[in-house]
Amino acid sequence: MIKIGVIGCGFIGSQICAAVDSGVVAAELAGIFDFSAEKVESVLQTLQNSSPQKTMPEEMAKSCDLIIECASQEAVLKYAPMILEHGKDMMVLSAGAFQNPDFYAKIQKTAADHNCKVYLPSGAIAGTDGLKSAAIAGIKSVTVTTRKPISGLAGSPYLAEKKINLADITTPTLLFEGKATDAVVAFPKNVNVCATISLCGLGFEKTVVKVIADPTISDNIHELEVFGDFGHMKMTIENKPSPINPKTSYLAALSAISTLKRITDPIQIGV
Ligand SMILES: NC(=O)C1=CN([C@@H]2O[C@H](COP(=O)(O)OP(=O)(O)OC[C@H]3O[C@@H](n4cnc5c(N)ncnc54)[C@H](O)[C@@H]3O)[C@@H](O)[C@H]2O)C=CC1
Ligand SMILES: O=C([O-])CC(=O)C(=O)O
Repeated sequence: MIKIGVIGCGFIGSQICAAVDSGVVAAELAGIFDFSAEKVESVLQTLQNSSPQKTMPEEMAKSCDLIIECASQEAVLKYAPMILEHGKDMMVLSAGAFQNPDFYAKIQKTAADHNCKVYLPSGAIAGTDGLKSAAIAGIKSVTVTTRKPISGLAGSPYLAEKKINLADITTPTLLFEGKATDAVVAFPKNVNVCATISLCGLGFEKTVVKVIADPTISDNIHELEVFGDFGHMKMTIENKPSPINPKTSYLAALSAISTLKRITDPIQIGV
């Protein structure tokens, strides 16, 4: 059984730990870490069958086979190179960290040099399967439109920079339209989906992102539109937000668990 370590004990981390603990995924939960000791304790209290070590990522990189980042883009920048240098596989949820081409190239090289893998779940969006296939023949345009309730956008750096007060927004309002490169910096906890879509398709510089604050909805809605030699793809997903972190959709945690199942299952389905 593979030994997994989890960095980040918030919504996604706690769901992953619960899935491993309950046997949904055939793996051993060997280590957990969060810079909030309280978050670590709250996850530990929910576990019935697992006794992971409370451990720093540097220790996890020695004792675990696969380390899952579900913390923040900063955590990816800080820990991913070190983990891969230990020859250990990683799963990354905060995919926006890869918008820096030098960092992405470094991760690709380190993983290749140490014969290990970096898994990016599809997260809170659907359509990565079709997009990856379409990209083989050539894609002309990719647009991701993210529409979130006001509570899901609070605290984004872009709002402070542009002096936007979310309390003033009473109708659906386009806050941002631009490149994925800039979107993941402006909304680091909201549009990791567009980072994943960029990596599947046209890249960060050519993927267009729109972020809409919508006080009339309660779901996190992502729309993906792709034109290419394959034809035209349009996908809309209406995600239930996590009850403990409204920025994050429930599907994001499920996609991490599903990716873990794919890694551990002998039969592989889908692209
Ligand atoms: N790829 C995708 O489609 C999606 C990605 N995400 C991203 O996944 C990550 C996790 O999401 P949630 O569990 O909802 O977040 P959360 O806010 O509920 O939990 C994150 C946890 O990580 C901890 N943390 C943050 N930075 C850390 C660091 N440098 N070292 C150690 N601990 C750290 C925090 O204390 C917190 O307990 C976030 O970056 C989020 O933006 C979320 C939804 C979709
Ligand atoms: O969970 C979502 O709906 C999307 C999200 O926060 C992200 O991509 O970072």
